[in-house]
Amino acid sequence: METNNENASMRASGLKPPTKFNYSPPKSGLSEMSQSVSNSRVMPPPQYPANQKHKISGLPESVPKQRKTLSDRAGEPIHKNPAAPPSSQPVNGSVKSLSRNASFSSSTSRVPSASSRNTSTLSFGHSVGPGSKPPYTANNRPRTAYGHNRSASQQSLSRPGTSQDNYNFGNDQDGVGKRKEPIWDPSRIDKMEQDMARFSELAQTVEGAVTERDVLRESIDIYKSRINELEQIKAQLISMNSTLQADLEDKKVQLSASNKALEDVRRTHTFEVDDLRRKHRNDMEDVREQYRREAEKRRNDNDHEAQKARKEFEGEVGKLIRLHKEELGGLERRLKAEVEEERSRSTREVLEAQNQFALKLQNASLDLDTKEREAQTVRGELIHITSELDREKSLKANLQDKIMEAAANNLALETANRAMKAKIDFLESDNQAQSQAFADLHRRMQEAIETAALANEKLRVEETLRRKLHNQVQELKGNIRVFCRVRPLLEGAETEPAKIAFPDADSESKEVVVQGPEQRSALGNVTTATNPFSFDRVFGPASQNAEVFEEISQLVQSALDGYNVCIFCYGQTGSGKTHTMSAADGMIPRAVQQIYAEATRLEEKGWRYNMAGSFIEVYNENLNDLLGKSEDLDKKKLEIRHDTAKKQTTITDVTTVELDGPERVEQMLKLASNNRSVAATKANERSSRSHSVFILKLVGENSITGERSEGTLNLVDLAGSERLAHSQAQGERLKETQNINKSLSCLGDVINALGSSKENAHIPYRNSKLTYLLQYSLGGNSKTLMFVMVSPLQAHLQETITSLKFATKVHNTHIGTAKKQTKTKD
Ligand SMILES: Nc1ncnc2c1ncn2[C@@H]1O[C@H](COP(=O)(O)OP(=O)(O)OP(=O)(O)O)[C@@H](O)[C@H]1O
Repeated sequence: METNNENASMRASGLKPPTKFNYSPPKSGLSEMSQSVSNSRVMPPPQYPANQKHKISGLPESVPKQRKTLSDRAGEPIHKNPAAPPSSQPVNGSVKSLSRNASFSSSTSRVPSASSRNTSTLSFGHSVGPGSKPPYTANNRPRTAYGHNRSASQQSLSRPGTSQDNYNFGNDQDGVGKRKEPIWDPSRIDKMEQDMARFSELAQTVEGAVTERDVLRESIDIYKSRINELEQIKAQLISMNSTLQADLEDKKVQLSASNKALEDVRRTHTFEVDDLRRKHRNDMEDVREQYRREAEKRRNDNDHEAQKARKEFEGEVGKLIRLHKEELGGLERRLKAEVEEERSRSTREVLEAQNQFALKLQNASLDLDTKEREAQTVRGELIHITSELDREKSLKANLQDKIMEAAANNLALETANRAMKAKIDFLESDNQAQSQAFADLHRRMQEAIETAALANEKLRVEETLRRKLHNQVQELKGNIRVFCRVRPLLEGAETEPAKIAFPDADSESKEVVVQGPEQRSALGNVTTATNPFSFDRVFGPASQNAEVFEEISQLVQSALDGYNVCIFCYGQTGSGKTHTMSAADGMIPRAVQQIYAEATRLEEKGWRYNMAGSFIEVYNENLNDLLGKSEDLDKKKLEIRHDTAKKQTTITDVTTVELDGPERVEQMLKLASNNRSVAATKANERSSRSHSVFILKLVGENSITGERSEGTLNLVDLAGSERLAHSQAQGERLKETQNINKSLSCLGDVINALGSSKENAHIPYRNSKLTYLLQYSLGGNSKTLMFVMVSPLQAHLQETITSLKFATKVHNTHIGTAKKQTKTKD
């Protein structure tokens, strides 16, 4: 009600009603209490120390929010006492001064209880601190919560009636300085005393609250220091974390670097291992080959050595035994003679001595008899005779000594004789041991020879088996095979290459893809066709002749085994035919070397080979002997003869060179090249306009098994295959080109006919000199390999595609199984 009145009065004055209690805490005295009071009214935000402006997360909610306000606490005992004013009753900041001066704030009248309103309306003026009073003017002076001015003298509006009105404290009602005497009501005094007691109680509560606030402040300080510590730890942890993060990053970088290095090392290692493996494989093969040769050589050497040693040893031993026997015989004879002589001499001496003694004894006894008879008569002579007897006795003793000596001599001689005999016996027994050792040696040698013979026999069987298996493999591969070889660009001379790809170069090497020429459609679109080709083997520009020969060496072996083999190079001029066939390391020299080495190896298995070579040129449908005289070229007529029964071809008047060593082929190739260069202004010009056929006849005989084989190896370098329209030839050149085209197309026809499934189909061998010459080397009983040579130049693209198409046709041809030309001796 009072508030309503106040509001009404404010409206009447035209001033705004207060929205907030304006409170200035006193500078001394109960400042904390003032704060609590103001807390209870307006709930200001919690006060933090200046250095702690913001709430620190993680700490409990601010104490002021949780705890009860002082006014609440102050109100607690009042609640206990029903007569006490309500707990929410605000207390003016200067309670202590009020208790001294009995001065009560008019604001107490806001307490809604009627009784309290009555008690609180004692107006002793506003007890704000002396320093806190601002210089208010009549108009701007802030109002109290009740909206009236503090100075009653300036108050123009009538104050609402309160209980104060019942007391007269000298209000300006009746003029200044004139105060009526108060009318003392003893019950009111009691009431005041009760209020005073309540106030002192309140002051105690406030003091308790102050103590509690101090405790709380301390705990706040502890919390603050703890927060500071935690902040420091947090800062340390953050810096440690950032260090660890940096370390982690470094480690990651190091780890990725080491991973990369490890990967590089692993890759390098893999490459090295691959290289080493490849090298090792090559080395192993070399070593194996070397070992095989070495072993064979050793075996041969050992056999020779053993035979030689055995003969020498037998001779030596025989000689020694003979000498020894002779020596022994001589020694024995000499010994026997000596012994005999000695024995007869001593016997003679003993007999002589005995005879003498017997004679002398006889004489002496005769003399003794005579003397004894005469003793009686001649005593004088007795002493003489006795002395004579004594002398004879001593002589006898001497003679006996001599006999003893002779006997001892005889004994010594007999001992010597026995020793000699023992020596002879020993020598004779030694001779026996030697004979025994020799017999052992001989037996072991015989065993070794038998083992070697067995091994040789086994080898021969294995060789036969190898031939059989080898040829089975060859037959399985097909009797006409096509290889493709793309030569490299000639450095410095050639610049525009065609687009040729080798998609499976790392695996099977059977594919070659040629990008065709550009073609413009009616709509003007430019396209290029991709031409893929597939053959038995494709050699790229980096391939070497050695690698190419490795692939054909088995065919060359077949020629040694008695097959007819034909290897020919097809391709346009300059595509690399001559380089492949006749270069110093080309197929012809390598084939001859292989055949020679193989023939030598087979010698120990009983094979003897006769190898004869001839070199033919087919030029303008005429045959020329490239090993003959150069002046005979194009003049001397050579004829082809076929022995249909033996299926053999001979050429009349052709030069045949016995190949007694691999170096012979070099001379043959040189001679052929010289003859061609004499016949043409440029050797390669002639070579590109004619076909050349290197024919090697191989006739082998096995003296052990009685086998015989006849094979022929034909290595053909065809003339350039360029088309007539493309070459734009005229005159002599036109004729040459026509002949070349004819023979090449005949070759195609022959292969085609051979591949046709018709039995006994006509094969047009006779249609060209070349096919006629190769009749028995192309077809049923032969093995054929065609090289299609490819130029890498864009300018030759059209010819390249034509050649590859022709080769594809040949590749798709299946020719019947080859037959070995083997005969057995009757
Ligand atoms: N594989 C190769 N590696 C390096 N050079 C090669 C190769 N093949 C061919 N050549 C070179 O290419 C050139 C032409 O080769 P080559 O004379 O063999 O061709 P060709 O087909 O026999 O020609 P022609 O029909 O005129 O006889 C030669 O200089 C030769 O040395």
